Amino acid sequence: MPFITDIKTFAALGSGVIGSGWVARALAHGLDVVAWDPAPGAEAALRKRIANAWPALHKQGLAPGAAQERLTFVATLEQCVRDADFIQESAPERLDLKLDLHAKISAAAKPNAIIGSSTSGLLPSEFYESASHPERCLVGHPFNPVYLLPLVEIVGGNRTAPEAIEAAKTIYSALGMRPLHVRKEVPGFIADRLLEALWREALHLVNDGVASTGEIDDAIRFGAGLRWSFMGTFLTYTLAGGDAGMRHFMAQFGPALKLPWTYLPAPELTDKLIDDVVEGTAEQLGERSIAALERYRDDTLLAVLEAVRASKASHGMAFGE
Ligand SMILES: NC(=O)C1=CN([C@@H]2O[C@H](COP(=O)(O)OP(=O)(O)OC[C@H]3O[C@@H](n4cnc5c(N)ncnc54)[C@H](O)[C@@H]3O)[C@@H](O)[C@H]2O)C=CC1
Ligand SMILES: C[N+](C)(C)CC(=O)CC(=O)[O-]
Repeated sequence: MPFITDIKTFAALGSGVIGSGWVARALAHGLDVVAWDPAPGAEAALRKRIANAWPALHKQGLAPGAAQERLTFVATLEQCVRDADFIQESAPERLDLKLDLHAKISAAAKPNAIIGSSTSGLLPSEFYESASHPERCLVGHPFNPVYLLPLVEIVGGNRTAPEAIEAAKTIYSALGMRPLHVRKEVPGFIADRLLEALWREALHLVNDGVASTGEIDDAIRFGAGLRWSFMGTFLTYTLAGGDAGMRHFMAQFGPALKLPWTYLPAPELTDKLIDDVVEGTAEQLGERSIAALERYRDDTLLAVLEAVRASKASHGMAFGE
């Protein structure tokens, strides 16, 4: 039986930060969405998050028929998945919880519906161990805000069918995303390995009293962060080598890799470090609410995405290149 790739009904399990982002993306693409989350008050919180995201989605362009009213919130996991053409799980990042949850989801779902997990770095071979029809089970790791950022890392486990990876690429692309198949199943996949290295060093800088959280964020957003939106580290450093390119760059800056610039182990999360980070970021937030900052982030992201799209087009490149 072929995997379902023509999606009409999208099931979302877990409707926190990431689950609600998936719901918003699926609704904006004109799908019917069924959601379930066991927390009290989850439905109201989900609808509030979607309403906060909707102006940005509206600016970006809604698919015909897209409407917040096409979300149904149900009372059980089984009701959520039984008629779904595609399922995305975004429950808390705990192996025991995901193992149990995926055994139940896969038993209740159509056997040929692809099941994706939003996990940031757990291994699919482990948390899909008790799943029914594990050949359709995989990771679809998104980035926050899920309704605007295109990247989704697709990771298969040791029993995932190659056809399921292809089906997931089709489904996520139809949702306006840029799938990246992570060919080896490794913890943290590709992007979170990179993000974690940056995050670890940022925490060390705070811990060592080198810089405040705001100063570290400035070091990112006025420098490398701007170029990262359209050019990755490898190509950027090729240009940094001048006309001689990457070989010259490696010769010039390679030795610095051996200097003690960075720490490999993470710092101890002492109460003082946690307080410093929380107080530093509270100062950065100022009087603004999280929802207001999300709308600022969304508008700015839309502007960046549009600028990148237009610039690429003027150089004869597609957005996904
Ligand atoms: N927050 C982030 O930046 C990102 C998180 N992720 C991944 O997404 C997943 C969800 O993370 P968040 O949305 O950040 O967490 P969250 O804490 O915002 O939301 C988790 C939701 O799951 C619900 N939940 C609790 N038990 C459940 C169960 N048994 N079944 C279904 N739902 C249940 C909770 O009530 C809550 O609403 C995790 O696997 C995480 O690693 C992926 C990309 C980015
Ligand atoms: C912090 N995090 C590991 C949950 C981050 C992600 O998984 C991706 C993101 O959105 O930065």
